[in-house]
Amino acid sequence: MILSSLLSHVGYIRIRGSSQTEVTGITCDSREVRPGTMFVCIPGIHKDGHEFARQAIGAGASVVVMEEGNPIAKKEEKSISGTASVVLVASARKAFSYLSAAFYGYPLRSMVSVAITGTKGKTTTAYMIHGILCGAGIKAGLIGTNGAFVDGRKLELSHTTPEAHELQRILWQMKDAGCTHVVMEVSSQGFKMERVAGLRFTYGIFTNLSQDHIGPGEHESFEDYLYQKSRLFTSCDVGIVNRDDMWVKEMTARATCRLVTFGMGEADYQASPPVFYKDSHMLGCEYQLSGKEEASVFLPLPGEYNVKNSLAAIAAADQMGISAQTAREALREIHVPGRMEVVSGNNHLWVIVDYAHNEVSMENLLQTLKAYEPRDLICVFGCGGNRSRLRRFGMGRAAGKWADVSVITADNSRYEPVESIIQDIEKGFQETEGRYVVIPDRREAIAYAVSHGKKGDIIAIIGKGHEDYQEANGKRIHFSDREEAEKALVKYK
Ligand SMILES: CC(=O)N[C@H]1[C@@H](OP(=O)(O)OP(=O)(O)OC[C@H]2O[C@@H](n3ccc(=O)[nH]c3=O)[C@H](O)[C@@H]2O)O[C@H](CO)[C@@H](O)[C@@H]1O[C@H](C)C(=O)N[C@@H](C)C(=O)N[C@H](CCC(=O)O)C(=O)O
Ligand SMILES: Nc1ncnc2c1ncn2[C@@H]1O[C@H](COP(=O)(O)OP(=O)(O)OP(=O)(O)O)[C@@H](O)[C@H]1O
Repeated sequence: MILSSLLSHVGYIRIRGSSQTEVTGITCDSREVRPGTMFVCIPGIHKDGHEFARQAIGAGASVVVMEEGNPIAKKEEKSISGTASVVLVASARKAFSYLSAAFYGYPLRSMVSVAITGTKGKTTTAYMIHGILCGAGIKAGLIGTNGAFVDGRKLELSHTTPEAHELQRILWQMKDAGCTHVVMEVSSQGFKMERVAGLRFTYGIFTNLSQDHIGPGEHESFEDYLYQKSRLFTSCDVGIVNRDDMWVKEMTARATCRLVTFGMGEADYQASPPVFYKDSHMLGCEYQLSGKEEASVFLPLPGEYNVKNSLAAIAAADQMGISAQTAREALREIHVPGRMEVVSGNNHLWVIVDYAHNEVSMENLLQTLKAYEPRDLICVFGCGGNRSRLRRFGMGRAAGKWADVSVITADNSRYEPVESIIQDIEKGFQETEGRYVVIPDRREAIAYAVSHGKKGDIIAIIGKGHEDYQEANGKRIHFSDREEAEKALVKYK
């Protein structure tokens, strides 16, 4: 593609060098540059991408995009333009998104899109909508924490919302594969880092908001976290929002889209209090849908929060013209890897793998499981290293409050000693009457819980959900809670 045509719909300040340069790729990482690549210099949190402009040119970059006013750009703009074309822009992050969309031919513009934001429930809701679309015979792609899915193929992602060039490439692949629809999670970082700048979504969903992702390298305050998420409602046509959430007013205060609501109280899509079911392989629930659609809905997933996730999915489906009948049939079969996933219900001992990894989601999860009246609720968990310490106290508190007994173990300790993370969790426990044992090796902790489990117990192994690795001291080794639970069940039950 020729630079001038790439820039024809993208705002820029000036070009130095030829506007007829050929562009064969786009990236913001000098290590990905190949001959002909456009390199966009992003001033980051740790490094300034402008520092890598010369390295990118050395690797064959044909165009370098720099930010007006950046000290390195000021110094090097002229000399660099002797070897590569230089484009000056006001915001490199925004330009990166606009240019990536232009490079891949604006794939989202010809697709029906559903973007989901919120602290919790994004992945579950995305799977539900994707399942409903597939059930309606619609070819749809899915992008989120568990990866991207294009035509039955899984692409691993390093972010919930990929970097702009990766996102646009995936959307282009989806379009090329014949997808007419895409469902994607948009994280608050996705907005803050402008990974979706300039994109317009057909539908935007807000699940809920609570304190999370606040700290160094993420959001400086709750206000910023809320603001970033609220940007969804100035970039979609129809907003589908959880009316029960205490922040819904603030989230939609600047909305420019049409709004529809869902919730347990009065809303466009409303659910009756659910009735809980359990059999030997499933914990589920059933509710009555009312409002814009009426139906009885059965979910093979437990808890009121999954009812809310399903309301969001039904609302999106209905807005897309898919009947509640089709939606409820798809929801009957829904399976979300690592989210309230029942590994086995043998001998009426339920072993569940879940991704709850903060206080709020842990409380929700354990409270939900209590409603199924287990003999004992046993919780196996740890906390990540190099992440907020507050999570550790909070998760300890939640387990101490709701589980009958807990096994504290390792999670992804990253660069921290497992023992000091566990000590923090224990501090949270000490605020409660909760009983616990400490078994730092996660494999042994799971085996211990399963071997001690009795008929009627629920064992919740939480924090890592779908992950197939454990990260410690800079190394990732294969580890799956599901596999370990299955092995322990074979050995002990
Ligand atoms: C906080 C955050 O979002 N950080 C992102 C940000 O990093 P940064 O600003 O620190 O980048 P940097 O390391 O300073 O580098 C600046 C620029 O120099 C470039 N560079 C750097 C080194 C080099 O040799 N060559 C080079 O070109 C980098 O590619 C980058 O463009 O820009 C990087 C590249 O664009 C991202 O990879 C990085 O995500 C980090 C890894 C991350 O972990 N992000 C998490 C918090 C995240 O995004 N999570 C959300 C889910 C959480 C939520 O719900 O909000 C997600 O969507 O996954
Ligand atoms: N609507 C909800 N409200 C509160 N908690 C929820 C909700 N849906 C799911 N959860 C809990 O949060 C965990 C993560 O769910 P899910 O992956 O669907 O959310 P997410 O928004 O994608 O999360 P994350 O940002 O952590 O990846 C689940 O394992 C469950 O314990």
